[in-house]
Amino acid sequence: MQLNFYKYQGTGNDFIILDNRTKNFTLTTEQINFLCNRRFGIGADGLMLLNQSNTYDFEMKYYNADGNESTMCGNGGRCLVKFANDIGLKKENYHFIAIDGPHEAHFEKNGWVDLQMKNVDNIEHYYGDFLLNTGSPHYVKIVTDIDNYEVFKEGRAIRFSKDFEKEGINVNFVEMVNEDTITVRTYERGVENETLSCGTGVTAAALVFAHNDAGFNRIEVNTLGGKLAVEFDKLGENFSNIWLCGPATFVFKGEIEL
Ligand SMILES: N[C@@H](CCC[C@H](N)C(=O)O)C(=O)O
Repeated sequence: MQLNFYKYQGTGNDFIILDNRTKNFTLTTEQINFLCNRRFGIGADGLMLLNQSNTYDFEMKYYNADGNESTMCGNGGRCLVKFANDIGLKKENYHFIAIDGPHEAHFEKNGWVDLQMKNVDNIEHYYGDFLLNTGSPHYVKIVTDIDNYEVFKEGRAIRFSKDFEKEGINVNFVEMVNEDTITVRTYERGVENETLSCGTGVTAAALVFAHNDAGFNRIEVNTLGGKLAVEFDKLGENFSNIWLCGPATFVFKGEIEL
């Protein structure tokens, strides 16, 4: 079977996208894992289907590079909005449905895609670190000298530790640059490696670094793949109106034999 695909990236978090509005792709775990393989396939951190929806502009279905369907992907959602726009689905405000519920998105004047993330009402404290769900489950650990931090080794140890081994977790290491800026590096579940950026992870880290007890926050975030920003309102432990903002870029398209 010949498969037409598109490749997009958001701050270096890269994705294969398939336009599934008229077709009905039923790819196996092995096929998705092959497509995402950087040596034998196309290469990507994940694969997304843009599906038809009767009630939303489209439906987002997300698979990790290991071939398994997973929970929400923030950078993926932003790339899928850019893809929808590129294939002619033009909207001022996009509304799409994903595994964690409905999402809104729009383009900024500079081309950045801003994606609304689900509300968060609980940050759990875990042996001095933090656990929260921003559409996907995240572990946040504050570190120093992040450039030299052993993200793969330490992230993998936490991800496969007793409490998280079964469901898996994404592990984010965060260093504060100043009151409004943090640097984040993430070990991603399902890729089982450090990626250049993780949108739901960056969002989780920004919420942990909120600096107002009540009110609007904007946190700038450095990742290995570029800059993102997270905006949100905080009221006690409740975070709402959360927006993940950043670039989303078409890389190439092609066809591959399956
Ligand atoms: N890269 C993502 C997160 C993708 C899902 C994650 N690997 C998981 O399984 O939880 C993002 O940008 O949010």
